[in-house]
Amino acid sequence: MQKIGSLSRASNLRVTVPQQSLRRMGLCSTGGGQHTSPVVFPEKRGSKVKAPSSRQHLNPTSMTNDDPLKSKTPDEHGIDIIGGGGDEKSDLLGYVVYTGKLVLDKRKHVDEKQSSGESTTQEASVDAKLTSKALVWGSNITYITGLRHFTVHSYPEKKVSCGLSCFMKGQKRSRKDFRFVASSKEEAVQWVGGFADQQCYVNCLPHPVSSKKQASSELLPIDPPPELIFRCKNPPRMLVILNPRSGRGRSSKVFYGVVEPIFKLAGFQLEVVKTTSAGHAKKLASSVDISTCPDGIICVGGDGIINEVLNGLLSRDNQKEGISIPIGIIPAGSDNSLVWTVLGVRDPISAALAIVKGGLTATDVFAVEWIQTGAIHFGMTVSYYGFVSDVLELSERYQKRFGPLRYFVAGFLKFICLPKYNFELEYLPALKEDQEGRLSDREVVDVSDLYTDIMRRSSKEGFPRASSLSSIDSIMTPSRMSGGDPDTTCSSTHASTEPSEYVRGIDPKSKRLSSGRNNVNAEPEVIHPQNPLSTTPNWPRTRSKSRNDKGWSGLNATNDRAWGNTAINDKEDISSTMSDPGPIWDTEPKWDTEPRWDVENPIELPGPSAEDLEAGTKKELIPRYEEKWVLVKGQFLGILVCNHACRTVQSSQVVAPKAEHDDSTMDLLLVRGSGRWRLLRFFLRLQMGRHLELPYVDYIKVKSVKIKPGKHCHSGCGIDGELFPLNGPVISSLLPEQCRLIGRSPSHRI
Ligand SMILES: Nc1ncnc2c1ncn2[C@@H]1O[C@H](COP(=O)(O)OP(=O)(O)OP(=O)(O)O)[C@@H](O)[C@H]1O
Repeated sequence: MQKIGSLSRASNLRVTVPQQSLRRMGLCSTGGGQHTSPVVFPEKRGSKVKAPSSRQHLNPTSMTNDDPLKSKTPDEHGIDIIGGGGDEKSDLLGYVVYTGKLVLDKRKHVDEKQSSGESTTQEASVDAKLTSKALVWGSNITYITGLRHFTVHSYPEKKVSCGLSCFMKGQKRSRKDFRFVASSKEEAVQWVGGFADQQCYVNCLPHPVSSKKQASSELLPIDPPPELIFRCKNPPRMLVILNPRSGRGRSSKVFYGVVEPIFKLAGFQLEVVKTTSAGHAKKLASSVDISTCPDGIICVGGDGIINEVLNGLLSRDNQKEGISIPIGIIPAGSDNSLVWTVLGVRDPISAALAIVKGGLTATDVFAVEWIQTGAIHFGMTVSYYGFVSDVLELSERYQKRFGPLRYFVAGFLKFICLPKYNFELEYLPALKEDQEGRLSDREVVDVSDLYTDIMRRSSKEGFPRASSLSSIDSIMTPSRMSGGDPDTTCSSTHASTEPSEYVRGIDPKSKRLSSGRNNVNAEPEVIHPQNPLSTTPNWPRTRSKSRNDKGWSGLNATNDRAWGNTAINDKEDISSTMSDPGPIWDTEPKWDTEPRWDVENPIELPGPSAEDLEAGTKKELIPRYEEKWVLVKGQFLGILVCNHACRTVQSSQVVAPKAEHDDSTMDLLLVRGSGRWRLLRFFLRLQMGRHLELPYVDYIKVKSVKIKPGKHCHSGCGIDGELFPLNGPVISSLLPEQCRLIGRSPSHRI
């Protein structure tokens, strides 16, 4: 038996390497390394087993999409420990943690007689090595000694042939256990300790199928209880919010059948709450004692339940605390666009494994504010107006009768009686610098400066102070603060007295004049009635609701403190976030450290800097976006404001192909005009991914959008599948990277 490098330890007592030092050594630097299955059960068994004689390539890749053993010899078999697999492809399996002999016990049942004592018979064992990335075992070797078992639980992807894979939606995973036999108790402890060093969860409880005689305590040749020896991590504690209605009522079965066992094997401590009605999840998220679920909230359901949780967290008195709570997603709803688009998983097992592996993915959040009432609703996927929101509303009527088919039925009926939708919208195109994470060379004052100015004047001059987050939006919608409709507010040219004019460019005419552009686009309607074919509108959605069962409200004044206190210049914040390769906390192991994201990554929104307030300095406000707001009005079949690409699980359609969940911009999709033929063409092209080529479809990256429904225009606003009445102008703004999803996006896994 060899002991390798700095991880060598006493022969009979493993010394757990502190996580900090592991991190320094780079053990946790690859995707999911900090908290990874396979889960290991050390268990006492002595038996006569046969070594794997097959020379076939087992390839039980645990939690990776890649072939893990490209670098292994044909004799070898292996289990990946860390997902990602990039290194495997380049013939690197990480550094060796431990090497020795093992026997793979292939028997399904081990009788008690065999398992109770130590075997002294000659066993066929193989060379095995545990590296920082894989457990690999290979060529046969004879080995004589007593034996001890431990089991490695893995979740390999089911392999399908190339031909078949074209027809399969995604590779499914299923659990596969490997029972290994070490040559002695001491060596079994060494092996298991090696896994613990890799931050695998070590379950020291007796194996569920073992008898009392095989209690794990007998395994250990040392005095302290096993929990102390294999103290590799603190068990994550999370709240699970399960919508039992999601996915046609199958979510409970999915959770208890395949997801909960994975979490249990990984040692998670979960409190599961089933929602009893719409709004329950929001209430839970807004009021839960965060100390009871410090590691996050897991949503089991569709995009709708996630949206509720997001809004619940953001409506907490302490919003910073709320936002610091990461959200895990188990897709079990009708559509799960967010987790599929951002994390690249669409089946519950892969999603559970992504959560077990840990890591966080920062995601932008958008806020839709009703300018007249100040009500705000947050989202992470898409807000939409026009045909699709009408379909959502209509589908509510058919919920009982048609179940999940209601969207199709409502879509068909709406298509037949297609109304015209009139909107006036203004959008602030994202600058190239914004998209690339660089600030413009031009000396300009950002919206945060305007906020500073507004706040300073509000305290001095009794300027009505809006709630903190509202204030950010109020920067863009300050007319609300002065109580007027934005379109009737008279314009001003000085930001320090009327900042609203600067930020929002409310007077379209003067804006057009100043920008030298005529962006007003009132396109005449073109109607080409066609037979409605069976194209199902399949924009990201989860559910429609009646317009009056919504309990949303604007953020109240108590939120002022949470946001206002941040007091950090947004310009600095955004630029630094965007130029970084990734959030700094995302590179750190998560589960063993206290999640102090609120300290390490303060929630930073535009606000007055402390120095500015103290010094009372007054900046010359040169609004950065003064001349860049664009006004468009006319008829639109649809307006979509996407926060990410909006892939749908059911089909290959990608609504906003250029959108990224963390690019600090929203992607505005305008389907101009009216009429069934246009609509039909749009949906057909959408299925083929060619909808952006249509001459009446505009695609713009924006920072902010204000949408005002036209007179007599019956329209609602859908946000992540939730429907709200659009009874006045709304403005969508972006809060960069203000939500953390548990799991790593595919781009961060390699
Ligand atoms: N117990 C419950 N009973 C009824 N509705 C609920 C319940 N719990 C949550 N909801 C509501 O159901 C909505 C949809 O949930 P979710 O997105 O999780 O499932 P879904 O299967 O994707 O939905 P759908 O198929 O209805 O679009 C949520 O917005 C939430 O308000």
